[in-house]
Amino acid sequence: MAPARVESLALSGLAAIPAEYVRPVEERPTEGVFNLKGGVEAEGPQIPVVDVAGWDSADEDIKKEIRRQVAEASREWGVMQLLNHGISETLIERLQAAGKAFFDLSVEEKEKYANDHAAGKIAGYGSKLANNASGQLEWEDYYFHLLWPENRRDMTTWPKHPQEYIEVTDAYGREIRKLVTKILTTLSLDLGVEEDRMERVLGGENLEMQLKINYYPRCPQPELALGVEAHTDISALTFLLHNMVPGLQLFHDGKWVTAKCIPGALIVHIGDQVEILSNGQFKSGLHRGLVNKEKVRISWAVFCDPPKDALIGPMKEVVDENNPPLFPAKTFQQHTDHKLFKKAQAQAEAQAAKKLNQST
Ligand SMILES: Oc1cc(O)c2c(c1)O[C@H](c1ccc(O)c(O)c1)[C@@H](O)[C@H]2O
Ligand SMILES: O=C(O)CCC(=O)C(=O)O
Ligand SMILES: [Fe+2]
Repeated sequence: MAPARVESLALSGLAAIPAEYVRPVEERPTEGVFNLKGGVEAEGPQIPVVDVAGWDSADEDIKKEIRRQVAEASREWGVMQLLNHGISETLIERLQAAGKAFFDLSVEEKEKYANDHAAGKIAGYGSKLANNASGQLEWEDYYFHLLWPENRRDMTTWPKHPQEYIEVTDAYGREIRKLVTKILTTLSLDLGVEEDRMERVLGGENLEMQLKINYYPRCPQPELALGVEAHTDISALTFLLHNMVPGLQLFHDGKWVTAKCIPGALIVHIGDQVEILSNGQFKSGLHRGLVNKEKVRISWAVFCDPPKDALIGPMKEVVDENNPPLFPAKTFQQHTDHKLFKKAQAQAEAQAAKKLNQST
């Protein structure tokens, strides 16, 4: 059975959200939060902002300082906001207009692109399935498709409307692919390994990129729901844009910190694969997405992944007798399966505990 679309629920005008969307008290977005509104004037810690305008500077000191800042953010937060990353404002505006135009279609039109997650076909228009014992759902619909490498794309899974979608999304993907090399080079140099070391392990030309457009409809009870529940990304790196509606939160020093909305910034997450390669020196940050009563939130996540059969473990150069490997080597497929399995298990256990509490 096709899952309910969150957009249809939101448009039905209900005052209270269905029980499957109500989070347990400890997960609710008002608990332990800094800067709930994501305002620029907010006090408290902020996700690091790194200006990379001088990335290709002839001045070695400028390059070293950028490297230091990117590495520090990756070690301490696992996320950063990049300024002057080189992707033009016009391209970003066109990408966002195309994604929005797709989601502006009626749910009925979008259903023509419905994915079939249960059958393993994740590409297309989707919403989370209640595939675990607790039946817990997220307040979002999404569109997901492979963006890179070019020769593995299945264009039948890309939106045909608006007409511009394919051209601008392709152009954005090419720009992101260049930034993947820049970040992986920077991080490799910081670890003292060959500059192309991480990119090679992550598949080089076969490194994959998946695009997920997250669409978070207005929510009548945003204090009870989550758009995306707390997780770390299974990717190596994730690049994120949004429509300037706050909602992304990072878990740092025991509190949730809301990302500031900075015009033109590109958010970069360190994912699990870079954490593993660096033997835990770089952190895959725990994050989640909140929803909003007044505004629809949209974000564009590009997940940069190794091929499914790539074996990823701590690089030999970062391991010695004082720094034993913290992670077993696994193929990317094994990592994904293991994480999904662990999550389902934890949710089943939580549900069993809840039932026990209710019956005693
Ligand atoms: O290839 C990837 C890498 C990732 O890091 C992620 C991904 C795919 O998809 C996740 C996802 C997609 C669709 C859903 O319905 C989800 O609940 C999760 C994403 O969260 C991310 O970790
Ligand atoms: O919408 C956001 O800001 C976060 C989305 C996210 O974490 C994801 O898609 O993995
Ligand atoms: Fe994420």
